[in-house]
Amino acid sequence: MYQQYREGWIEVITGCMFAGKTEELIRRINVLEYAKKKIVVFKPKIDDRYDENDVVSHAGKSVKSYAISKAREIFDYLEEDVEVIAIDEVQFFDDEVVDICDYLADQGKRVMVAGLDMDFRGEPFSIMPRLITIAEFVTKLTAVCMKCGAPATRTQRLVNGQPSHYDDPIVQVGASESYEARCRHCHEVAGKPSEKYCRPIKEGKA
Ligand SMILES: Nc1ncnc2c1ncn2[C@@H]1O[C@H](COP(=O)(O)OP(=O)(O)O)[C@@H](O)[C@H]1O
Ligand SMILES: Cc1cn([C@H]2C[C@H](O)[C@@H](COP(=O)(O)O)O2)c(=O)[nH]c1=O
Ligand SMILES: [Zn+2]
Repeated sequence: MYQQYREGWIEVITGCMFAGKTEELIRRINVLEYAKKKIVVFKPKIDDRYDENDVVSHAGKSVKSYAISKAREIFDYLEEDVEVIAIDEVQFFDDEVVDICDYLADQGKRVMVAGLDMDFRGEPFSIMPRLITIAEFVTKLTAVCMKCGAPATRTQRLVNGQPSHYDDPIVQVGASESYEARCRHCHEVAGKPSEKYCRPIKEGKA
């Protein structure tokens, strides 16, 4: 016989833009609301695309949330009986968010976060690798490539219809006016220094 197990873990929902991360987070929140769990939802203040406070998906689904600037503000809203903490756009938070998620899970809370795994350059987005590593459960979603229809795993940033440059700033809040979902083969980054890494492999010297 097993003894009663302890609650508390981290769930990460990740993937490119338009993959349905926010919709999946909202779905999980709704299910837990039916189970009468006490939930608090957060998002970074910087994400004011569709609403100042609420978490809103690209298709308009929404849930009430607190918009905060720093991850440690989570504690200002945590009453003792909160059982579930949900965070959308987690990639925008400071490093501390990883330790806070870890701490909350250790305290028996169910921590559910959604965030981009890669930036527009196709490189790991800030704290996401650390979060994915320590999470118990990771769900990677795909969108549909806007060029060829394949499963999309990358986010294409466009400036006046052209691929953004590798050296452009990583953080740029936006939606379909400047981003689209793409597969690896259709994803383009102007000036990406990939050749120097690939050449030795191509030449069989790696
Ligand atoms: N290329 C695409 N592939 C899939 N869904 C898309 C695409 N472009 C727009 N959408 C819409 O985006 C919705 C997902 O939105 P959302 O959950 O906010 O995604 P994410 O949080 O991953 O950016 C889909 O249900 C669909 O209506
Ligand atoms: C790729 C990429 C995206 N962003 C921004 C653009 C949006 O505001 C969010 C992602 O939202 P979603 O819910 O996943 O659609 O992130 C960015 O700042 N930098 C990037 O490289
Ligand atoms: Zn494609």
